[in-house]
Amino acid sequence: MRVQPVVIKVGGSVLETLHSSFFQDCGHLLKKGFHPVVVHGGGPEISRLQERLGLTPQFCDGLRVTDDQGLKVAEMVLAGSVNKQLAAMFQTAGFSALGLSGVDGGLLSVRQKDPKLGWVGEVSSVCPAVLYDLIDRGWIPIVASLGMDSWGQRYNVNADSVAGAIAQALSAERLFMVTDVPGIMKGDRVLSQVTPTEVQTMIQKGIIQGGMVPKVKAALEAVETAVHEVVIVDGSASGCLMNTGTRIRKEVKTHGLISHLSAE
Ligand SMILES: Nc1ncnc2c1ncn2[C@@H]1O[C@H](COP(=O)(O)OP(=O)(O)O)[C@@H](O)[C@H]1O
Ligand SMILES: CC(=O)N[C@@H](CCC(=O)OP(=O)(O)O)C(=O)O
Repeated sequence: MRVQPVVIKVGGSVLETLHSSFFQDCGHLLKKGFHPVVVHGGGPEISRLQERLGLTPQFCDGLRVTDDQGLKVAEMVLAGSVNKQLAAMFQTAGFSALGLSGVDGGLLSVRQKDPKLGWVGEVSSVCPAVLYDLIDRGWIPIVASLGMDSWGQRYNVNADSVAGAIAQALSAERLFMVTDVPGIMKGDRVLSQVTPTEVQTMIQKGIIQGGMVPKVKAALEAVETAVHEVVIVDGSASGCLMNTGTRIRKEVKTHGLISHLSAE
């Protein structure tokens, strides 16, 4: 029987402070029959390199406006330094990890999201066979959030949306969003569980903003399909893949009442 894929998105915000227990947690998941597929970002590092090169990072609705030079920098950071850093960390922790980007093997087919954003893509389809081939051979795929259209143009893609699309394509049991906060915060309180309706309200009220918006939007899309739950966790905390953070699950309506789908 094939193992169950679990998608783990590692945000650029937490790369430098990732807790060493993160890798033990990945080991526990593997032992339980859940195979990690890692997707990573690297937003802060792209901005740092742009600034060192005299370029000014520019965002529109949380997405980086990406011209020719911006795309080169995004590729250098995402498919280069960050992807290799994470692959090396997994290898050092004793795993067989293989770094690739969404361009490689035709993993991510994308289209231009909006001409005013430049080379920013949105995922139109995922080729899961690339990931299944790696999983079946025991590799942990480490995926950089880049993609390509049918004419061979490469694009910079938001890593949260890539993680959501891959989790959907693999019908992953769970999608972890590993970031630099303990979950969705309301004031100084961490919400342990939220419904898609509550998430929409919090976006409208501005309680959820900035980098948390693409995360929850990707989460909502994922739980609407085959993904059982999305969990937002703090990667700098011990045991982050074990029972902490904010869970987002699909809600079901029963006689006018909304309750969480629970498969546990
Ligand atoms: N309600 C909220 N709860 C938690 N974090 C929030 C909320 N609203 C906005 N944020 C911001 O979202 C950030 C995480 O998104 P981002 O910086 O893009 O991280 P990553 O690089 O991990 O994708 C947090 O550091 C926080 O500043
Ligand atoms: C189009 C777009 O905005 N792409 C992102 C890709 C990296 C990313 O998503 O990194 P985080 O997960 O650290 O936010 C960017 O250029 O920052």
